[in-house]
Amino acid sequence: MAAALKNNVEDTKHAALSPRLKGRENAKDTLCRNVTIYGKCRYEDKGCAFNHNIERSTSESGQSDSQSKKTLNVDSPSFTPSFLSPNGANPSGKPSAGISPKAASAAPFMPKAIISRSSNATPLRQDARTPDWALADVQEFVPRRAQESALTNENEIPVTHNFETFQPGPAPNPYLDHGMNGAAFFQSNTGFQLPVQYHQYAPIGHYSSNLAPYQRTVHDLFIPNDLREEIQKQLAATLQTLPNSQLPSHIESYHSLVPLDTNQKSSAIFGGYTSWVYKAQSSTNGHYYALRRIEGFRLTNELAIRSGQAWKNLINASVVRVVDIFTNRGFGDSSLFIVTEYHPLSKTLAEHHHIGQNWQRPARSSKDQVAEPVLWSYIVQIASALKTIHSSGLAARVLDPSKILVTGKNRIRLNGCGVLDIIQFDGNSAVPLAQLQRQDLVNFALVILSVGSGTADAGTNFARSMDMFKRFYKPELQNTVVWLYSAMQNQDKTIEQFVTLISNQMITAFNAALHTDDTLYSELSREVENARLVRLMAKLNFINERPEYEHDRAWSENGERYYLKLFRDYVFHQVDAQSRPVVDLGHVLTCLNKLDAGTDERITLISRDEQSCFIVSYRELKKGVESAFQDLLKRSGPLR
Ligand SMILES: Nc1ncnc2c1ncn2[C@@H]1O[C@H](COP(=O)(O)OP(=O)(O)OP(=O)(O)O)[C@@H](O)[C@H]1O
Repeated sequence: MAAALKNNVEDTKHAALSPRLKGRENAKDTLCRNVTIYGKCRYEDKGCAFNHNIERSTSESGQSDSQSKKTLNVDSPSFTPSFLSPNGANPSGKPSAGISPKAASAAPFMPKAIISRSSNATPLRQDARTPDWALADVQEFVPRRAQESALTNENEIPVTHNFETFQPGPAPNPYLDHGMNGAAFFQSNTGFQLPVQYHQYAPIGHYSSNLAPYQRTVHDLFIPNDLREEIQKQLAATLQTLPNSQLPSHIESYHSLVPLDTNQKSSAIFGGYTSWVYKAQSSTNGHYYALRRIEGFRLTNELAIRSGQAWKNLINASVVRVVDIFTNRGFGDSSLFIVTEYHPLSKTLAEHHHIGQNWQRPARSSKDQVAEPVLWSYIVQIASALKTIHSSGLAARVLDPSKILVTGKNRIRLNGCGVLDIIQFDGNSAVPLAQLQRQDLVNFALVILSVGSGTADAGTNFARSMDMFKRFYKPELQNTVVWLYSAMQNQDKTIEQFVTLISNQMITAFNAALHTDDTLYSELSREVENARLVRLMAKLNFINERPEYEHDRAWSENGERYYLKLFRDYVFHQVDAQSRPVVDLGHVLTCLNKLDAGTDERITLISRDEQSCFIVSYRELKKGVESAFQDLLKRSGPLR
């Protein structure tokens, strides 16, 4: 059986080589395509090796027809002629046809042969001469010397007569090719667009570890543990529910309320109103939101709600986005609800830095101190938020460590904005906007002072807090706080001026943000590969060990599925010389990657009783997996 399979591989290889040889030998019997298209070939006397005699060609075509149909040639469906100069435009400067945009956005090629063959798969014991897997045969053709047929006439299509199968080796790496057009195609040197090879894998992004290969652990292959743990905790918090809760079952379209703060307190920040925050799920779109309830608020003027609506349009990475505002009696009283985006497991800046909790602990030592770069990062983020808010004709008004959320490492967002616009709506007698905006700058200074000195009452004890602050931070930071704090005295101070003053720090923060972005992107690229392999493993497990098809010849141990089962053993159930299980994740990943790529590498699969032995290539295994999976789909109905 193994020999049959081996011969089969040899035969198909030979079959794949022969069209190339024949194509070259028979050039003089093949009608030149320039003659077909233009009636004449301008290279006829300049060495074009093809036939320019229509009659001769016609008389001979009958005889060679059957052959040409068998081999792959210019009439093969996937061939697209290259009109092109390398940049994709023809010499006239007009856009070239190339692959049409429609074709370029087409789904990746899926060989029909596999699907149609799968239902009547033949057991390998009967000399199963399965045609070689279709991907390489049908689709991937490039002209061998496309560059030789340089264009001299803008109306003439260069015709390249020699074709050979696309060899993945020397082809340009699609991931490095800057001419990539869309996600699925890239422009090769020859002007052809070829589908990206989805199975290719290369670690992208920076790699800073100095570990030797033997020191690398399996964790190197996956998203870092702490990041995964953080994300998992956030997901768990998002999905958390409160069974038997006394809370209303829903508020408008929001249900499954879970309180996010537990201590009842009336905050001076919201004009003496008590505020509560709940996590809730929207029945409209299934997303999770934070609902801030202002208890006992009675709406006396419709315009008040409208004044808060402007916040719905305010988008800044450092502001918690307002989604909806309404009043509701679901809690048995009249309450105002401000719905915002939900940031799982976030804490307030006051909670995060234990501001005002010094009664529990000794006065801040330099060890507890918030590092200066972190403070600068906060300053840059708050400045960015205020710039957007002020230029939208609004003022934050609520700017306090107890209302700024820490949503990630050194990532903060202003929260509670817009609430005062509604509950302190004053109509015509409102405080001028410019004054509110200057107050924002003063509050900004107090936030930084509070965080830096660890005191909650920096506003009432400015001098004392400043003294502590000076002990830990450099003059540049001290001056920044003083500049902001004096905004009330100097009517000209604006957030725009402030932003120009801290431009150096903004560059530093921007650079750090780009580094974070790069790191996360690089982590993401690893997970993309994992997702691919998980899908492949799922396919393998769908196929293997199906007792319900035990007596079905197509699924029997003698059939094609048999070597897939042995492959499963080869990947996962290897034992060493002492019959101890080999647990080698590297081996599993390598095998699965090769399977996904369908490489020509052959492996030896031996049955557990050591009575059967197969020599089979990954290419054939891949074909077997696809065929079995498609068969399974047909039997099981649509994929869920
Ligand atoms: N959008 C949100 N997403 C996730 N959690 C939030 C959100 N808004 C608030 N929280 C959480 O809800 C809790 C209460 O928030 P709140 O703004 O009421 O702060 P607080 O410390 O209770 O302030 P106060 O003393 O003024 O009531 C905080 O722990 C905060 O992290």
